Amino acid sequence: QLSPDQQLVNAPGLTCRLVSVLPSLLSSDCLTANIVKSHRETCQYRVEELQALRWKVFSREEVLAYQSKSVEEMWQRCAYRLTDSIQYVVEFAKRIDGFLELSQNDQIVLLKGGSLEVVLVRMCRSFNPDNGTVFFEGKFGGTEIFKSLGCNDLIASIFEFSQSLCALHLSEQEVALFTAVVLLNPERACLQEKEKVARLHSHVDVAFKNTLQRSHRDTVLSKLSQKTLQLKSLCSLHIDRLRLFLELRPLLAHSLFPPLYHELFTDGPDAPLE
Ligand SMILES: CCS(=O)(=O)c1ccc([C@@H](NC(=O)Cc2ccccc2)C(=O)Nc2ccc(C(O)(C(F)(F)F)C(F)(F)F)cc2)cc1
Repeated sequence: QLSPDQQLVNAPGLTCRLVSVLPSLLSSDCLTANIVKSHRETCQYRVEELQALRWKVFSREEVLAYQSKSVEEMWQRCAYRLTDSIQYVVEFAKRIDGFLELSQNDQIVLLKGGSLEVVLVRMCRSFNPDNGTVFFEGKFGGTEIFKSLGCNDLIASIFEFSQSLCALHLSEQEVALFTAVVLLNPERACLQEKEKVARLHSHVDVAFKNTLQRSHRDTVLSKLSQKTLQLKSLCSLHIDRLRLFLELRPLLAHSLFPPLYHELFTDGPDAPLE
């Protein structure tokens, strides 16, 4: 009876296969570690913090106060919050190995197309599925606090999406890898070096699949590909509503929203992200 390492030595085929596959496993582990670290450093609130705040729910009076705010004021508050979260997503992207090696144009195209998608995926960490509330301006509130926005269908879809994403019980590592896959989408229009983005995307995809397989979470993969489709329609609905709002109030637009919000969500003259 041969000892395990003697068996290994006697199985050169296996050993050379391991050696040949090892570099990609190592490089995909390095990429996984880099993405998880980048997520941890740029995720705004840690999950533990958000969960510890779940008991802080808006009172009846606070809900009424939100509902009596003007459409403009509520849009401004949401725009500021989203722009804040998007800044962290920009920082997340910049820390992913390979992202800064892409052309400036492609970095902007990927962020224009994917930053809101990443924010909405990340937002599910601040969603409490037990009572359908989300962390907003310091406390947890349901869809009713966004009533004066005048987009109940958009808000309802965002909450449903968060609810369904919570049901997958994604770990922080899975959120990190999934948001990197969402961001590095080679199908975004107007990419200059599509091939280069596709290579980076496939490396992240392989790293994500390896991680899921090792933790026996393969079933999550098929569910997440459906989520990506929902995410796409949710973001285009969100951007359409924003455009509608801005078109009706052209003067307000430039004073109301932070500049980054404009660069990302309106087809105005493209200024490079700072
Ligand atoms: C996304 C990364 S994370 O999960 O770490 C994370 C979650 C929640 C917030 C939350 N932070 C604040 O409130 C800041 C704060 C705190 C205290 C006083 C004043 C201010 C926050 O921004 N929520 C929040 C919910 C919902 C929205 C919608 O716009 C959307 F569409 F995104 F869901 C809305 F439509 F539901 F409003 C937009 C924003 C920030 C980060």
